Amino acid sequence: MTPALVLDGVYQHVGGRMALDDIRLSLSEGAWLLICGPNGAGKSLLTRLILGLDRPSAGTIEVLGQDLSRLGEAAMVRLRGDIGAVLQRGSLLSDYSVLDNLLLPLRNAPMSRYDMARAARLVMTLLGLDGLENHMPRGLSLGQQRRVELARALIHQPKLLVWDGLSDGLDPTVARETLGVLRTLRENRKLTLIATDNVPDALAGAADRVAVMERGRLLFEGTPQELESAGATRLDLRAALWGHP
Ligand SMILES: Nc1ncnc2c1ncn2[C@@H]1O[C@H](COP(=O)(O)OP(=O)(O)OP(=O)(O)O)[C@@H](O)[C@H]1O
Repeated sequence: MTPALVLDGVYQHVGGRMALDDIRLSLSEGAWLLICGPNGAGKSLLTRLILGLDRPSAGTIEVLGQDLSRLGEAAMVRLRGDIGAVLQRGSLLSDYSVLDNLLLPLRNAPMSRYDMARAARLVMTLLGLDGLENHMPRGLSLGQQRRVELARALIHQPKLLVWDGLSDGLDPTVARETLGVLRTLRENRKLTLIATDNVPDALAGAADRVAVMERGRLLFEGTPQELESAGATRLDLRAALWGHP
């Protein structure tokens, strides 16, 4: 089976220093990976590389079987059609209604207006957003805005969802419910998920793999159970995740 993600010796220089330092990771198709670590660990930089929004200073990144460094513009656009992205909060266009925000990823899709509206209704129902299509983002709660961002990332039925800032703007109950929704997509469509968060609490039980980063380095990669046992003896992991050994 083709892995959904392979990172091999990935480095990123930012502002004269090494912000990502020799990151190596591999994730199977359909698996869920949680990347966690404190503020400034490099999680967002890494998600931007995985999405092809930035290029690494060195190393190889393969996403859904494609080496990003070898993709031309057209191939990159095709690959993006298989990826949904939720980046850090506040990405909704404030002058667009919820529905128009949701339809953005479909603007060049060969679909009728009827099919687009149907796709929008499906994701709105899935994420508990029914009745909000004509609302403007500023009239929504933070949690609703976050769910619209997630619905927009899912409207084109991606194979891979990259979600930077998992519990950002979602209270723990809504975060759990939302993950429950994603789990059905995982069962039905083999959705691969790469999510980031500061601590592993929200997703650890649902993730197959957990990676812990600190200051651009990968401190740990393994199953949630392995993280739990490693945390018992590794002070560096506990300090990175909870700020104290
Ligand atoms: N455009 C930039 N210019 C300079 N430094 C940057 C830039 N983007 C990120 N950095 C630095 O790179 C490091 C990693 O930042 P990044 O945003 O990836 O961390 P993070 O783990 O996502 O943190 P958070 O949990 O706060 O989102 C930080 O030290 C940050 O200050």
